[in-house]
Parts: sequence; C-alpha cells; structure tokens
Amino acid sequence: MEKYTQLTYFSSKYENIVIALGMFDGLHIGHQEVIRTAVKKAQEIKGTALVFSFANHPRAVIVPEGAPHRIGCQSVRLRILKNLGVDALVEIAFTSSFAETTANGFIHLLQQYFAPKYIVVGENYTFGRGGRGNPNLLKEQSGRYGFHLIVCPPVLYGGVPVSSTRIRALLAQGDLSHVNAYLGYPFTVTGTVIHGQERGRTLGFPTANVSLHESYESPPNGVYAVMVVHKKHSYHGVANIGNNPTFGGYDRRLEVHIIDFSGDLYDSEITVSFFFKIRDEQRFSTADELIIQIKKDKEAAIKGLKESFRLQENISMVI
Ligand SMILES: Cc1cc2nc3c(=O)[nH]c(=O)nc-3n(C[C@H](O)[C@H](O)[C@H](O)COP(=O)(O)O)c2cc1C
Ligand SMILES: Nc1ncnc2c1ncn2[C@@H]1O[C@H](COP(=O)(O)OP(=O)(O)O)[C@@H](O)[C@H]1O
Repeated sequence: MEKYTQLTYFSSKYENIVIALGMFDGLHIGHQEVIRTAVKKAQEIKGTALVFSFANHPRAVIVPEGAPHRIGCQSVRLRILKNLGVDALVEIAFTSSFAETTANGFIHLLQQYFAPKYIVVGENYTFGRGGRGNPNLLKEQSGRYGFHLIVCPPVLYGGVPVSSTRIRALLAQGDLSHVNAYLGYPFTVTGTVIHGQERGRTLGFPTANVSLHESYESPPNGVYAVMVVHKKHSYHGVANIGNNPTFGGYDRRLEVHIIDFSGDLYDSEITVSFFFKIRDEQRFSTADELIIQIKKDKEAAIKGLKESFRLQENISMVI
C-alpha cells in the first residue's frame, strides 16, 4: 500500500480509481464495510482501491476543546488498511483553510485529483464546510462528474449502529470484549520499549514498559490479559496500565509481563493487543502482597486467553 500526505494528480498515476471517503477513526466494522466494498469494486473493474482521509481529526480543528482522542495508533491503522487490500492511502492534514472548502468545492476537488469511477461512503457521511455535504449531494452530482456512488448502510451490533463514539464509551468502561467486537480486531497499542525503575525483575515479573500518548484513547487503569507480538512471534501476557501506586506513583504507562519469554526488549517495538480486564489497579501495603496478586493475575490471563481463543482470531488484522 502506498501512502501519500499531499494531494497530487492521482488520476494520472492510478487507473480506474475507486475512492472510499471518511475519517475512519478506529477502523471499526462499519468503516471496514465501506473499505471492503471499495476494494471489491476496484478488483471487479481492475482498478485502484484508494482511501482518502485526514491525518488529524477534523474536529480537532473545528472544535479544538471537544476534539476526540484517536482510537488506535497510526501503525495499527496502516496495517489494517493494508490487510483490507487498500492500494493507496491519501491522508492529508485537515487545516482551518481546508475546513472552508464547500461541499461542492470538495466534490470538485475529488474530480480534479482523483477523477474517481466510484465513490464509496457510509450512509451518515458528511463533508464540506459545516458538514453540509451528504450522500444525497454526491448522488445529485454523480452524473455531472461521471462517477458512480455506492452508499453502505450502517453496520449494526446488537441492533445498534457501530460508531467511534460508542467504542470510546465502552473503552472508558474497560469493556474490551465489546470494544473488540465493534472493532472487528483486538484493541491494540504499539510502542517502543523504554526503561523503567528496574523493579519488575526484582519482583519476579519483569515488565516491558511502553509510553501512552494523551492524544490516543487507552483502556482505563487496570490489569489486562493481552497478546504481545514481537518480531513476528506472539505471546500471551498480563499487562498493567497505571501509575504503580504501591511504589509512590509514576507517569501513567503500559507495562507488560510476557509469559514464557526472556530476553532484552529495550528499544524494540512491541504490539500489545487487549482481550479482557482482570481487575482495577490497587495500592498494596507491601511488595509481597503485590507479588501474590500478580501471580493470580497471570493465572487468570493464561486461563482466560486459553478459553477465549476465538477472540484471538482477528489478531492477524493488526500484525
Ligand atoms: C500483572 C501486573 C499487575 C500489576 N498490578 C499493580 C497494582 O495493582 N498496583 C501497583 O502499584 N502496581 C501494579 N503493577 C506494577 C508493578 O508495580 C510494576 O510492574 C513494578 O513496579 C515494576 O516497575 P518497573 O517496570 O518500573 O520496574 C502490576 C504489574 C503487573 C505486571
Ligand atoms: N518475560 C518478560 N516480560 C517483559 N520483559 C522482559 C521479560 N523478560 C525479560 N524482559 C526484559 O526485562 C525488561 C523489564 O524488566 P524490569 O525489571 O521491569 O525493568 P524496567 O523497569 O526497565 O522495565 C524488559 O524491558 C525486557 O527488556
């Protein structure tokens, strides 16, 4: 998959462009439906499946104080798009001047740079200044510009449309099984392993530490059963998100004890996929009490991950 951060004349670079439009924050099963539809259509017409999106959330420019945190990090987003079969991703910066583009101006821009044969959107897709453009406007203009429009109905889960807003709420509750069902893949954090206090090894549970960025969503503080991928090998693990209150508190971070692993992970990249929450983070009176609890957490993770094997099926989406 090629990635572009600037608009250029894609229509002279690629044949028969099928363009999927949207912010696609989180790439949940509803977004995947739109993108899969575009990929399928591109295969049918021997064309190019292209996703046109933004590098930053438009709401971060339009209503900075109400800007949502992003769901999932950029490297996971790229892997999912590649695994869905997207040929090209165009992710431009959404600036305050771009926000002034009218809905008709945006359709004109699509024609100018992409000359798409097909445009694929979700039913609730809006675009252009004030979000005034919608699928009806695209339909009205399709004849004039010579593209076909495909509108995908919302994907439902438990009778309710899947949305990024709903996923954020479920994540805040630590409800990873529903988050993962809505995403269609396990919620995943990637990062470079950094140094901590070197206390983990003295407790008998070394933990690979990864920073959490504030502009991205993360599960609430607590202990989780996870799968870790490092250099194409996957492992079960038990992770803590929090501040280590037992030891006086540090910056909030993710720490993972990888089961049946030994080796040096500093400065290398790990991928941590979350499956279920085991408990809240606690302040223990002594290190020994924490050690006893971590042993129980590890057993709970091993047991739960073994029993919920089907949950792990879609991990291939993110690696
Ligand atoms: C499964 C697991 C559960 C943990 N639970 C807690 C907890 O409830 N409270 C706490 O203060 N620290 C908890 N920790 C964090 C340990 O305090 C931390 O791993 C230890 O201090 C090592 O830190 P270091 O990586 O900086 O060496 C947990 C760690 C793991 C691996
Ligand atoms: N099973 C394991 N799980 C996690 N990290 C491990 C494991 N075995 C060895 N390590 C290494 O040990 C380091 C963590 O040890 P720890 O004492 O917690 O140090 P730190 O406080 O720097 O994280 C990891 O960064 C990794 O390099």
